[in-house]
Order: sequence, then C-alpha cells, then structure tokens
Amino acid sequence: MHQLDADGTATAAPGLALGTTSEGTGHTAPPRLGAQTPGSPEQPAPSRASGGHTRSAANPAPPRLGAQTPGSPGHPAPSRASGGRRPRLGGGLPSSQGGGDRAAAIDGEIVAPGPDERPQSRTAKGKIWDPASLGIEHRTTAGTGREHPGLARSASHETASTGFVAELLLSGNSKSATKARTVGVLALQGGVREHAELLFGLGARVTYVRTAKDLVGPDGPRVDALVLPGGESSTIDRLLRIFDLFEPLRATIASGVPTLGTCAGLVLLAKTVLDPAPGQQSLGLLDIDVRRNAFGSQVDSAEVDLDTADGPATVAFIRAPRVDRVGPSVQVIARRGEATVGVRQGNITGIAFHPELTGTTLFHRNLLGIA
Ligand SMILES: NC(=O)CC[C@H](N)C(=O)O
Repeated sequence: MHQLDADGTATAAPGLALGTTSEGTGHTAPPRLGAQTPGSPEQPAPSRASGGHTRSAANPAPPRLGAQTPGSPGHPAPSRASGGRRPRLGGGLPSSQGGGDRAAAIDGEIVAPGPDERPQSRTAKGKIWDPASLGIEHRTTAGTGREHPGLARSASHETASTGFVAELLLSGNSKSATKARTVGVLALQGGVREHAELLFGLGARVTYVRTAKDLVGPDGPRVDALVLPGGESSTIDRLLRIFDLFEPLRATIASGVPTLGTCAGLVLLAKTVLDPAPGQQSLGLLDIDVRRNAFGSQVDSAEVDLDTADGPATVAFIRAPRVDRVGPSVQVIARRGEATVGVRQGNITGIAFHPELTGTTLFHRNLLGIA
C-alpha cells in the first residue's frame, strides 16, 4: 500500500504503482481558468519523416494491440463518459512492455492485475486511462464509420489540475530497465496519466511535477527527463505562472534535461505562438513558430500513421498544433502531409500529436535513451 508523508508526498511501495486521476485524488480543485511552409529549404527533411496516413474506410486500421473488451472479466466496462458503447482501443500497453506484472493503487486501493491486464480501479473515478482529462470526445470519423481509438466523450474540457504539493512516485518495472530513470510529468492540466502509465511500462520512475519543489531540489533537478503533456496550452501556461513554476521549468529544460513536449507541450516549448490566447506565454525554448489547432477542432481529431525520423508511429491528432517555422538548429522529425508536426532541438523533442493515446512508445523510449 502507499504511504502519505507529512508533506503530502505519496510514495508507492516497491513494485506497486500509485495511480490518480488527472483530477487528483480528493485534493482541492484549482481555480477554473478560462479557458509557412514546413521544412524550410535549409532544413533537411528527415529521410524517414514523410506524409502521414489517416484512417479511412478504404484503409481500415488493423486490430490494435492492447484493445480491451468492455465488461469482460478483468476489464472494466467503459466509463459512462465514453458512452459505454465500445471497447476502448489504443490505450493499452502490450504486456511485454511491462503492463502485466504490476499492481495499481487508485484512491488508496491496490488492485493487482492479471497477466494481460492493465492496472485498473474498482472505483469509477479512478480508472487509469482517462482521455477525458484531455477533453477528448468520443466520436465516429465522418465517412469511415470508425470511431477514433482512444477518444472518449468528455463533459468537461478542463478537468485535471490540483493545487496541492505532492509527489507521486511510480516504481517502474524492473525487468525492463537496469537503472530506472525518473521522469517528471508536468501535472497541472491535461493528459498526465497517459504519459505516466506509458513511462511506467517502460521501466521509468514517474514523478508528477506541480511545483518548483517537485522539479528542483537543493542539488539540482530532481528529474532525469521531463514530459510536458497535451491539454490546453493557455491553461497550462497560466497555471505554471500561478504556481511559480514557469521560470523553474524553463530553467530546468534550458539546463539540458531531456524533454518531450506533446501537443500543448509543444506549444509551451515554442519560441513563438502565432495565434496565442489572450495573454498566453510560452517557454521559448524551441526555435520554432507554432500555430495552434492547425488541424481543426475537436471533431477533426484523427488517428494517423506517421513515418517519423524515430520510426513508424501511430498517433492521435487532437486540436493539434503545426510548426510553421523551424530555426537553423531544429531538426524536423515528423510531417503530416506538408505540415511539420515533430521537431527536435538538442535534448528537446516537440511533437504535435499524442503517441501516448495509441500506446506508441517510440518517443518515450527515445526520451529514456532506450530506443
Ligand atoms: N491536444 C492538445 O494538447 C491540444 C492543444 C491545444 N490546441 C492548445 O493550444 O493547447
């Protein structure tokens, strides 16, 4: 079981995973906040980053690993939030990635999954994989008759975030890593849990970053790597400043801590946001200009196969940004059609899409140095 320290730190017993929803576990809710041509000539296009294939009726998707059957023994029925109509696809980790031999604690309850099961909660609130935290809606792709994998109806587009100081340590699968790396997942708003679970499956330790104290200790950074998740970049930006985390986060990434930003995380990392929300700031660490929501609104969400510089990847685009300018030291690692959707500059990788929602581990493995 897990223990709560005096300062509210929750520490998992070895081999056990502590899970929370992105909304936190009984903690005080935060204030609600209101919410060019890619590949310039001087930027060599990556040899393997090309195109992007969206699911269509003519090209139906193959069966996905990790697909779950709702209501089957050991698998939870879909939450009411997902409409209860379909298996949730794409969120699962193959058991070879470590999903099968761990236990999970949700809201203080430990549940030991079976060999091919993902950790899960007996509580409605505590399901681990919760796309609702991203404001992701459940829908059917127009014309294809195929529902978007991993997309679930959400009543709220702004869930998540807690104002409490806490550290959640997930002790990774020791089989899959010789020395567990500690990855800080920025946990102010958005799809936090999905990254945590993927990283856990890869053998990483995961710490949720909500304050500067979570990020930096007296001896420097407390994390070996960072993930800035998707969500709503303007909201995350405001929360970063409200919680005095903006500058510490910027300094930590600037110091060279390997960082992966997905979707809103990419927007946060950008030097310039071409269409910011009123007052929106960014960390300015990636020499790129981004345009938010460049692929349309929520209803235009799509699962796409990309051939990236890091390898083939099936990913989800959800209100995704596009990179409209890359600086001279920025490598393009992924394109969707003509649009630049993945970049790398030194230790910083920014991707416009969500690999964590489709169980694609490529970019997280790269972050951990095990790709
Ligand atoms: N899925 C996402 O992270 C969406 C990002 C959102 N469009 C933003 O500007 O932050």
